Amino acid sequence: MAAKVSIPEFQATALDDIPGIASAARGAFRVHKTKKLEWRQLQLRKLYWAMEDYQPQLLAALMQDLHKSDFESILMELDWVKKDCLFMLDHLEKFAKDEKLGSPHVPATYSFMKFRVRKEPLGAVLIIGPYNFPVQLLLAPLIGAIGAGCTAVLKPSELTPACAMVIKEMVEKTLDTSAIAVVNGAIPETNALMNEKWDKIFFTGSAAVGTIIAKKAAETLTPVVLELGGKNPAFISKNANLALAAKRLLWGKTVNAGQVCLSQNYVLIDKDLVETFITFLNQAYKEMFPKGAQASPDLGRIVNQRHFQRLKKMLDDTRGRIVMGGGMDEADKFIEPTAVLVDSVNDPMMQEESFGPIFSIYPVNSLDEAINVANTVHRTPLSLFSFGSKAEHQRILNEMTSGGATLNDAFFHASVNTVPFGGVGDSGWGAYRGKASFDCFTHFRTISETSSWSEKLIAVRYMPFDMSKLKMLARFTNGKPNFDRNGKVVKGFGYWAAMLCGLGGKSAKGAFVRWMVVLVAHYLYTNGVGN
Ligand SMILES: NC(=O)c1ccc[n+]([C@@H]2O[C@H](COP(=O)([O-])OP(=O)(O)OC[C@H]3O[C@@H](n4cnc5c(N)ncnc54)[C@H](O)[C@@H]3O)[C@@H](O)[C@H]2O)c1
Ligand SMILES: CC1=C(/C=C/C(C)=C/C=C/C(C)=C/C=C/C=C(C)/C=C/C=C(C)/C=C/C=C(\C)C=O)C(C)(C)CCC1
Repeated sequence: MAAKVSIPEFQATALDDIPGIASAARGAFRVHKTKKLEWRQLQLRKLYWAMEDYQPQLLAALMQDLHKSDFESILMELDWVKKDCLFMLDHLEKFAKDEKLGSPHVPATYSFMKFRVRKEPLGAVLIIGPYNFPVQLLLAPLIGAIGAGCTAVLKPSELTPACAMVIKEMVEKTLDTSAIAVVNGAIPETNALMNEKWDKIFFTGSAAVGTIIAKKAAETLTPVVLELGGKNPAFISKNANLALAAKRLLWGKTVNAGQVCLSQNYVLIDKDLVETFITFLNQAYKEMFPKGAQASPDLGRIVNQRHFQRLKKMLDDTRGRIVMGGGMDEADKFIEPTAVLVDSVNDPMMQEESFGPIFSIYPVNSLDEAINVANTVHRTPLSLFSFGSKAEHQRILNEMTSGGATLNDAFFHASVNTVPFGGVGDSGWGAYRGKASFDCFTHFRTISETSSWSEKLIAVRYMPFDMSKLKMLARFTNGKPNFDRNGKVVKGFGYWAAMLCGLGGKSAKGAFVRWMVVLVAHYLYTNGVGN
C-alpha cells in the first residue's frame, strides 16, 4: 500500500500565465544554457533523485488516479524513468559528440573536407502526456529532451490530476525552472500552449486529439511526434502453445486494467482452437485472480466514468457472446477482464479501440483470412502479436505492418525502456526511447570545412566552365554501375577479380575467413603438423 501523503487539489495553470511560460522556455534556450553537457547531466541526475524522493507521493497519486498497484507503478512508471535517466547519463557524451562522416557517407575524393554531423538541440519543446501512464509517458520524453539539450514545457493529462500535481511540484522543486516548466490543465490550457511557437511538439494520446495537434502545428510548420493508439491484432495458429498464449494475452489486458495503447484489441484464432483457448483463458484468469478480479489488489480501475461508460457501451452493443469475465461495478469504476467471442468484423468489439480490459475473439478458417481481416480492421496498428510457427510469424510480419510486434507474447517489444518505440501511419509518427529519445529532440546538422590549400583541387566548379575538367572530375567521383539496363547484375572484370582475390567469398569478412583458412592450412602443411 502507498504511504499516507498529502496531494494538493488539482489546479489548472492560469491561461494568462501560459504565454510567459512558453516565452521563458524559448528565452532560456536562446541563452544556450541547456546546451552545456554539464547542465544536461545535472538535470538528469536531479530527476533521478527526485523520482526516488517523490516515490511515496507518486505511488499515492497513481493509486488515487488509476488505482494502480505499487508493483505496476514501480515497474512500469518509476523505475522505468529512473532507468531512463541512468541510460541517458551513461551514453550522453557519446550521443552528443560530433560524428565524423567518412565512408560510405562521404566519398574518398571529398575526405579532406572534414564532413561531420553536429548534434544540435532542437530548441524549446512541448510535451503533452496521456492519462494511462501519467508519469512514464510524460517524463521519458523529457529525458530525451534534456539529453538533447532542449528546454521543455510539460502538459500532463488532467484526467490523472493527482499525478499532474505531484509531477508539477517535483519538477518545480528539483529541476531548473528557468528551462523546464509544467502547465496543468485541459483543452483551454493545451490550446493556449498550442498558440505558442515550439521547436517540436511531442504528443502522446488519441488519434482524434493527435489530428488536432498535427493540424495546429502545421500552421507554423512545427515538427510533431505523435504517439497514438491502434486496434492491435493477435494471431493464434494451430502451431501455438495455446495455454501460454492465453496467459500472456490475459497479462496484456490486465496491466493497468488494459488501458495500454499496445495491448491486443482482438484475437484472430483458428476456428478449431476457439473452445480450448477459451478454457485456457478462464484457467489463467483463475490463477491470476483466485478471489476474483475485483477483490484483487493488483488490478487497476478505469480512469473515470466517461471511459467506464465507453467500455460498458462496447459490451452492451456487441452482438458477441461473453466467454470470460463480463462483470462491472460502476461505483468502483471496475470492469472485469472480459473476452467476447464475435462473428462479425463489423462488431463494435472489433471496430473500436478498447483501451480497457476487454477484447474480442474472432475465429478464422486460415492464416490468409486472419491477415486479410487484420489489414481490413486497421492497416497500421501500433502493435501486433503472433502465436504460431516461425514460418507463420514471418508471413504475418511480411504481410502486415505495425509500429512494433511481439512474437509469442503480449507487448514485450515495448516493455524494455532502451528499445526504440513508435507507431506507423495513423498509429504514430516518430519514435523514442533509448538513443531514439536523444535523436528525437536533436537536429543532425551536417558541417563541412573547405581548407584554403585545396583551392586548386576544387577550382573546377568556377566559371568559365570547362567540360574537359568536368569529365576528369566525373572519372574520379562518379563510379560505374554493376548492372545493365534490365537491372541485371553484370559480372565484369571487377566482379571476377574480387571473387579471385576473395577466394569466392562474397564479402570482405568472407574473403578474410577464407584467406585465414588457406594460410593456416598452408602453415600446418609446411610445418608438418599432424605427421
Ligand atoms: N502510442 C503511445 O505511446 C500511447 C500511449 C498512451 C496512450 N495512447 C493513446 O492515447 C489514448 C488515451 O489517452 P488519453 O485519453 O489521455 O488521450 P487524449 O488524446 O484524450 O489526451 C491526451 C492529451 O491531450 C490533451 N487533450 C485532450 N483533448 C484535447 C483537445 N481537444 N485539444 C488539445 N488537447 C487535448 C489532454 O489534456 C491530454 O494531455 C488512446 O487512444 C491510446 O491508444 C498512446
Ligand atoms: C533477473 C535475472 C534474469 C532475467 C529475468 C527477466 C528477464 C525477467 C523478466 C520479467 C518481466 C517479464 C518483466 C516485465 C516487464 C514489463 C514491463 C516493464 C512493461 C512495461 C509496459 C509499458 C512501459 C507500457 C507502456 C504503454 C504505452 C506506451 C502505451 O499505453 C535471468 C533469467 C537472465 C537470470 C539472472 C537474473
